[in-house]
Amino acid sequence: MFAVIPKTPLVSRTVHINKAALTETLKSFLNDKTNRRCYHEVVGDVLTPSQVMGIDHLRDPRLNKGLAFTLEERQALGIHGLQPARYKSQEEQLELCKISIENYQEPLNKYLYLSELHDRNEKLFFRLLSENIERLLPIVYTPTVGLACQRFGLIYRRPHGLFITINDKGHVADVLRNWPEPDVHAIVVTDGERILGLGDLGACGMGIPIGKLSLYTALARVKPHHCLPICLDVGTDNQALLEDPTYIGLRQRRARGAEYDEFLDEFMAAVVQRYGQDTLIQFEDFGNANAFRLLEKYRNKYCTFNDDIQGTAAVALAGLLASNRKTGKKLSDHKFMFFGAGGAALGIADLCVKAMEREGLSESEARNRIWMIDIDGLVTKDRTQLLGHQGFYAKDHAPEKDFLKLINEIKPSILIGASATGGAFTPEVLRSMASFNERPIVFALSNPTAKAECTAQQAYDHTEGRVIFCSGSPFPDVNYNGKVYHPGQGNNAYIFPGVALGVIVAGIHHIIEDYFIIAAQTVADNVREEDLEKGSLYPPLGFINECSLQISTLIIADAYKNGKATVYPKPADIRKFVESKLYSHYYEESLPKTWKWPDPPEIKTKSLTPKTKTTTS
Ligand SMILES: O=C([O-])CC(=O)C(=O)O
Ligand SMILES: [Mg+2]
Repeated sequence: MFAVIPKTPLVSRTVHINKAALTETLKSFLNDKTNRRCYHEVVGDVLTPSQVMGIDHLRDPRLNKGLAFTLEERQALGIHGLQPARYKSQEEQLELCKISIENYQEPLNKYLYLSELHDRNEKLFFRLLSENIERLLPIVYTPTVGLACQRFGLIYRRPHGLFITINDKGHVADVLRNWPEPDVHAIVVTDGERILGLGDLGACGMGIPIGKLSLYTALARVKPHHCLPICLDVGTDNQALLEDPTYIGLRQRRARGAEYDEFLDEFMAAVVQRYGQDTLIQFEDFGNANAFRLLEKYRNKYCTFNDDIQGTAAVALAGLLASNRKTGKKLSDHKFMFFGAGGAALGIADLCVKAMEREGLSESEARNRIWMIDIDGLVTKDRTQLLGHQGFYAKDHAPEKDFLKLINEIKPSILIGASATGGAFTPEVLRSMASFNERPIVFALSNPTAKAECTAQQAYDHTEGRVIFCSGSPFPDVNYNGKVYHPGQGNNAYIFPGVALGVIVAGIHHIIEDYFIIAAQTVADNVREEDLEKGSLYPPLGFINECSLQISTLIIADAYKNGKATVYPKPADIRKFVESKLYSHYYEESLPKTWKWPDPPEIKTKSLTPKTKTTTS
């Protein structure tokens, strides 16, 4: 709810304050434990705003409201005079932000403007972001966040998270203790080895956990101080970065093997030691080999998931479920081909298998419907090295590297790109898909935009406009044969904020695959006929907040049903319970509700009666 800001005159009026009495009032208010507790709840914060006085109040992004401090607040907080006289509501400030951001042409400059706003005024930043998701998501997130990571050494300003390096091995817990927030519930961690489709960016990958956690708050209203971005700096194998004077990470090659594993083990244990065993740890943009291994190793021991494997899988499944409404088919009626056989592809394949099993296929029947191609060609049984679950999808087939030939031979109805190879879906590949499918389904999921396997326009152009398409990064509207299409963004941002919210609120210890199916089905259920009509398999980005609430509510209901929730008593109305835990990006009153001006001091007036002169004569 919007906090009611007391109406105060815009022009300052002189208020006489008895400083000693004011301090006394505040002190006695804060000393009263009941008040303190109730005020903590009102603010939903670990800070008590009225304890931070003077310029520090303006310098703290969590407390700063810009010119929205009332005269009373300015006086009482000791910031009167530190700001111009004008009072500006949050709405007026938002308008100004929108004008300011449009003044920048370059997306990276817009990113820097928003990052600076985040540093200065947290509530304004999150309200701006939440209310303008369509416009601003491409700036704080894919694709601009990729550019920000590539330039991270140049644009780094202030701490937004923790860098823990391999040299901290043995005292990771000490480094974790330096994070000022005592109440963290969610961590997004990367080791920077596979940042989007951009490869090894080492410590510059920190932009990703920061961006993902901004979406926890903007898209699922998780409280910002419950979130902690972490970069595990284990070195980089990116030679250009090692030689780049602006690089901000450890200048050494990546630690691997036992040294790496021990470091990761120590990190996981240190998180639990400081923040408890139900702290959610989201793995993001790890290299394929580590991503799978670590997920298997930790998923039943910690509260963790891998967004690139499981989040991406769920969003792709959501798109496929929605596409069934266009084709009239079931998932199990399809033949799938994956271009790319890494984490994202295998995650999607595994989840599709689960979904097909629910439609009645056996596991092996479902797996047989899925073909995979990677840099070495078709994934076949005779390969000596198979990564993660690749073995499930390996086929009895002669080695074959020719993508187009394989398409023509296998004739898939669904083609999914998760290869980080921009342009891999050539006009020939797309034309071929359209030659044996009435409605070819093509997902170009690699990020950022330049890594997408084809553009939205190409997908329509080379399939006579019959394609059912989505991409991981946003594309502009498509114009085909006089009709305008608005293809949707099959990005895990539809999934991970809602899953995280549910897990955090119910205190779930282990994140099971079912939650991702719930999330996928929920997103698909929110796709409206008009979205499908416009060529989108997803609800508008502006609906993600509602999707997140629904996803979290359904996950929590499932967790209570299956004994996985640890927060008791079970709430009567789960959705209301979730809503009661959400962050508010509206300004709150900065003074305690019961605060009132102290009574003016008693002034002993001097007698105006002139003293009678005594004349001595
Ligand atoms: O960040 C995104 O846009 C989606 C994602 O997880 C990735 O591409 O690694
Ligand atoms: Mg990712």
